[in-house]
Amino acid sequence: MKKAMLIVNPSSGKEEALDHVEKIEKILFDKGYDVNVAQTEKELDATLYCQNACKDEFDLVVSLGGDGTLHETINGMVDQKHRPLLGIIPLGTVNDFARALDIPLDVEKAIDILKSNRAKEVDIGRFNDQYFVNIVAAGAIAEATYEVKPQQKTKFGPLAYIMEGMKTISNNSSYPIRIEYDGKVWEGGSFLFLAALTNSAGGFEKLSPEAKVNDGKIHCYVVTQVNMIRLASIVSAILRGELKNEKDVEYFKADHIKLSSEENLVTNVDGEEGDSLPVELSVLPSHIRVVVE
Ligand SMILES: Nc1ncnc2c1ncn2[C@@H]1O[C@H](COP(=O)(O)OP(=O)(O)OP(=O)(O)O)[C@@H](O)[C@H]1O
Repeated sequence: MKKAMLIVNPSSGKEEALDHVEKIEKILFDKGYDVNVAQTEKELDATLYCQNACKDEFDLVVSLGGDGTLHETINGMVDQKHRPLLGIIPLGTVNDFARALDIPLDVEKAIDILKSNRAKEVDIGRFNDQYFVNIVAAGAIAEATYEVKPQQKTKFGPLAYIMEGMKTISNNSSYPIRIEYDGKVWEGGSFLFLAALTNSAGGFEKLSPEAKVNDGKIHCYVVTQVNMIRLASIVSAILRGELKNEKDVEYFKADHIKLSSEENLVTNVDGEEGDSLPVELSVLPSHIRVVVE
């Protein structure tokens, strides 16, 4: 019999993950799986459970949670020799990775996808000694995203990030950064640096439309400066999916990036606090397989 592990975070989003376990168990049982249910209690449990599933050669791991749980689950499989197929049930408040893979945000519809026999290969990003699936951001606005409270995200969605970000515009300007990428160098002032593997971050589905989940590239956007007047134009460009064409935005794609600054700049990695600069990013092309419609 094939083996599946459900990694369930009961605290994600509206705290409904456990309500869906029985239905998923039945679907997978009908597909010939023996199902283990592993409930997370704290940070990094999902990583540990997924590592065990890889070592025990499970065929499928399903993450029931938000982007945090998914990020931890994927971090548990990236380094492993045997990497199970990944199923995603989006139960968080934002669910960027599900958006990028066209997995419905409607839970019942997402569960039905587990009946599918289709899988898509997906790139994984390496960020120093950890991994990311959506985006790395660096700059004051990245720091501001830590200030966004779960209640704000639920109430305002992606707008919550803009509201926090606007505060940083009144507080400071840009920082000097140096980007070494694929043998080239870009140096200059940056208000915000983004390195995207997928189109969606912070719930903005058109933030980086150039980034396809398995194109083997990191798509970089440097917003060199911004002020209150330019902000409306940049936000509008983000909503239209045209950030790269905006004045004061540099765009390039690369396989390998070294990012540094004379200033102490923090990063945000898939929505969580990451290492301060300098950092190194690269791509593991088509490294995992995800169940899709
Ligand atoms: N039983 C638990 N109680 C509280 N926190 C938990 C538990 N299990 C895991 N966690 C932690 O909760 C974090 C957040 O989970 P997750 O991202 O899935 O939900 P969310 O924050 O509601 O969603 P989103 O990231 O979309 O806002 C995980 O990164 C994990 O470290």
